[in-house]
Amino acid sequence: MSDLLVIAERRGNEIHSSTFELLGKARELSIKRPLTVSVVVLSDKPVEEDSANSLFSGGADRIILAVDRSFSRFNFEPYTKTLASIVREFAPEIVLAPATTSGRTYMPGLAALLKTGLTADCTGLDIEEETGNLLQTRPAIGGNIMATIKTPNHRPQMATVRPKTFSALKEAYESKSELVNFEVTPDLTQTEAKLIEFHPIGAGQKGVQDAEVIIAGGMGLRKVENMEPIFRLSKMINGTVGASRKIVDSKWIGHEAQVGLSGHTVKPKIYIAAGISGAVQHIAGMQTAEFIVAINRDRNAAIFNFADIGLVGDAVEILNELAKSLESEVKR
Ligand SMILES: Cc1cc2nc3c(=O)[nH]c(=O)nc-3n(C[C@H](O)[C@H](O)[C@H](O)COP(=O)(O)OP(=O)(O)OC[C@H]3O[C@@H](n4cnc5c(N)ncnc54)[C@H](O)[C@@H]3O)c2cc1C
Repeated sequence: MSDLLVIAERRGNEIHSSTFELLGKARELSIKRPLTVSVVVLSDKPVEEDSANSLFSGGADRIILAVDRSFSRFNFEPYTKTLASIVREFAPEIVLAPATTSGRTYMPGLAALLKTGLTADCTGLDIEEETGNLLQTRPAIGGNIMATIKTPNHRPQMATVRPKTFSALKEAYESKSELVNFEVTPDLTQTEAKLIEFHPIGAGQKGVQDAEVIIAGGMGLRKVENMEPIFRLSKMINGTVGASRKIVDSKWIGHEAQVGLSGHTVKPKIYIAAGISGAVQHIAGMQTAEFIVAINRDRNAAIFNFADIGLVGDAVEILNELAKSLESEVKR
């Protein structure tokens, strides 16, 4: 039986949800074509029993654990060289990683070391039963078409997948629960790169990918000062601030807030889009939200085609009204 390898994303001591989404998809693919699903964990300490159990019940047949102190934080060279060594040893047919900042950084390097192709930022995966070719679907030409890409002549087939694209398994997988320790030799962790500083996302603030409530601003806010009601509202309801690319490009907020094709894909319970037109590239990142509220001055704005509730009017006025009525609710 051939192998599918998922590269786990660690955030501190936690295994990030994107890993479980990939494991869920891997199990789905293995129904069509039998695959042993392995998950690679690079860590500076052994995985705790709870984390290991959650990976097994999340869909992994096997955990390949590589422990070294250089894996305390993401570092390109040790990651890439160790992963290449693991892939050479286990010879999987398929390697999947989340299209997070680190996944998007090490996967091209890994593909180059392994002399194979990489399909980045996939939003769909399927497999051909006969050939084992992975059908890797991703938006192309500015999000206007969906391209399905195959890698028939090289192995492994490698893809990064946007977090929140797939779902984790709902029922626990009955795993063989095999744990393999991979020896990390010093040559694999040598690096010229030094970590100078690490800046976590603002204290208490979740990244847009993990947020349950997102209030996103667009160019309809007109000036950076008008972001204030968005931040105020978001604080009141424990939400996270998101953004269209135009306001990220205008430097009103950092890229970590950008939602869309060249930003993050999000899956919150509520997404409030204030002054956002609804360009295809923005929609690509937020149409997976459970409930969408759109605020726009133009009643024909494309964003309303995707909204569960549409409010026609000035975004700043409506956001301020919303904040005021929430404040008075809280005071009552
Ligand atoms: C390859 C590629 C990748 C891209 N990736 C992304 C991406 O990841 N994310 C992304 O967002 N975009 C992305 N874009 C850009 C995208 O095409 C749009 O340009 C962008 O989403 C528009 O941002 P916006 O809606 O904030 O601004 P605009 O298009 O300028 O729209 C502003 C909206 O605000 C409304 N408005 C104006 N005044 C008010 C007011 N007072 N109150 C309420 N509403 C008002 C207007 O009616 C309008 O609908 C990408 C483009 C390309 C080519």
